Amino acid sequence: MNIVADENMPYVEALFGEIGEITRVNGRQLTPEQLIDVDVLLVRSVTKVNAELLSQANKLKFVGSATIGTDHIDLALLEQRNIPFTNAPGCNAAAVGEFAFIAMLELAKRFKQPLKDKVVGIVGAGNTGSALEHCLNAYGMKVLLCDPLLEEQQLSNRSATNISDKNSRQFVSLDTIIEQADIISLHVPITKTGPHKTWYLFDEAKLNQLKPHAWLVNCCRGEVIDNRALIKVKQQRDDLKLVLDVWEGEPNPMPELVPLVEFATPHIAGYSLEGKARGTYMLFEKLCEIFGLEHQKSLLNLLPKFNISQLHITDKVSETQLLTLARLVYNLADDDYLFRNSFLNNHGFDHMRKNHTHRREFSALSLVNTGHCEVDWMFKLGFSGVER
Ligand SMILES: NC(=O)C1=CN([C@@H]2O[C@H](COP(=O)(O)OP(=O)(O)OC[C@H]3O[C@@H](n4cnc5c(N)ncnc54)[C@H](O)[C@@H]3O)[C@@H](O)[C@H]2O)C=CC1
Ligand SMILES: O=C(O)C(=O)[C@H](O)COP(=O)(O)O
Repeated sequence: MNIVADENMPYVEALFGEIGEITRVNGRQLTPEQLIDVDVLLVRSVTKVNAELLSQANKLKFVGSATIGTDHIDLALLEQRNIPFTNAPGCNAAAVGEFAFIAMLELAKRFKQPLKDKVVGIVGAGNTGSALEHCLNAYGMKVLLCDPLLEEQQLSNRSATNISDKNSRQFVSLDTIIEQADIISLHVPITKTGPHKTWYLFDEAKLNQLKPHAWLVNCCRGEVIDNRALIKVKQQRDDLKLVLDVWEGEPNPMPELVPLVEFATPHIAGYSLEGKARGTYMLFEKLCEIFGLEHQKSLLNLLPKFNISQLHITDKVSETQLLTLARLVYNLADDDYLFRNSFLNNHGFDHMRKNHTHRREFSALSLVNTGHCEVDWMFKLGFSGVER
């Protein structure tokens, strides 16, 4: 079997090595000719899987994308050509949730304002939005959720069963989020049509309505915010603080926007080692299922141990100390620094993504509670740990 895989997908050899011959490719530069006689195509978000790319794919039996988003895939075309497809929903949700949470801790430190007192509005309450909600709830913060699609689904489930579910979630409108949230974090897919389309969801008017001193975090897709309007609004409103991981026109963000942003990164919010490994593993499992292949491989065996084995907590952990712990797992400022200094270079955006030293998730760091203090919230946040 011939397998073509994006060069930025870890663990392909470890997982797919016994199934077929693997060729690694630059996902952004993949050509139709490279898919002649190829059985399996494994991509990431930078490969547009469309009629042109598949025009010479004479043997293709499976396409997998190790991503949450599917906006780069022509799903109708694959269905029409009977080519099974899977993406990896939720694979990097914890990575994105922790990224947004860490970014908020960093902003709180920079502007000397306690994070805990702030109200956070999450737009899009699916996998990544919920992962962030989980962190914020663990930390004891007030969270508002806006997700009209999930809200409609919940309402129709309720009216179909006539039972009110005690686990049902409380949703608010986007206007309420804009009116009440001190921090807004975006977690929607990019959609161009329909009543809840997200393309330019935050246009100039919405950006102007943000509360004074609001923080806006985007780690879903760049085009959810009109970036040109953002430049205009930000130039007039220094009170707004921005964290952008995703950009309109990637891999070429608007150069004027970057200096206006507090923390700027090249679409790597989901780049934890755990998240990437999960993504590849989910494709592997799906391929095995479709082709009827048995396997004994486990995700846990793929991941190396974290280089800090245990930390002893002897007393109450402050917000500053929490940030210090979070920085052991992921130092956002390092990526921000690298990005600012490289995004204008030739292929700087992609180069940084390709060479990203994958960070770990909170779960990689093990805490030992030797002080018999209240640390349950830290375990809820995602850190591993033991009471002693
Ligand atoms: N920066 C990065 O590295 C990453 C970015 N992403 C992006 O984040 C997006 C979201 O990921 P997940 O949370 O895993 O997807 P998901 O599909 O689990 O959740 C998305 C949620 O957004 C909701 N939604 C759709 N339109 C909306 C609207 N107009 N207003 C409010 N809510 C709306 C949906 O109902 C759904 O619940 C992905 O589609 C992908 O584009 C995902 C992973 C990594
Ligand atoms: O999962 C998604 O959706 C993402 O945005 C990815 O994490 C982006 O990573 P690449 O697929 O572009 O490496």
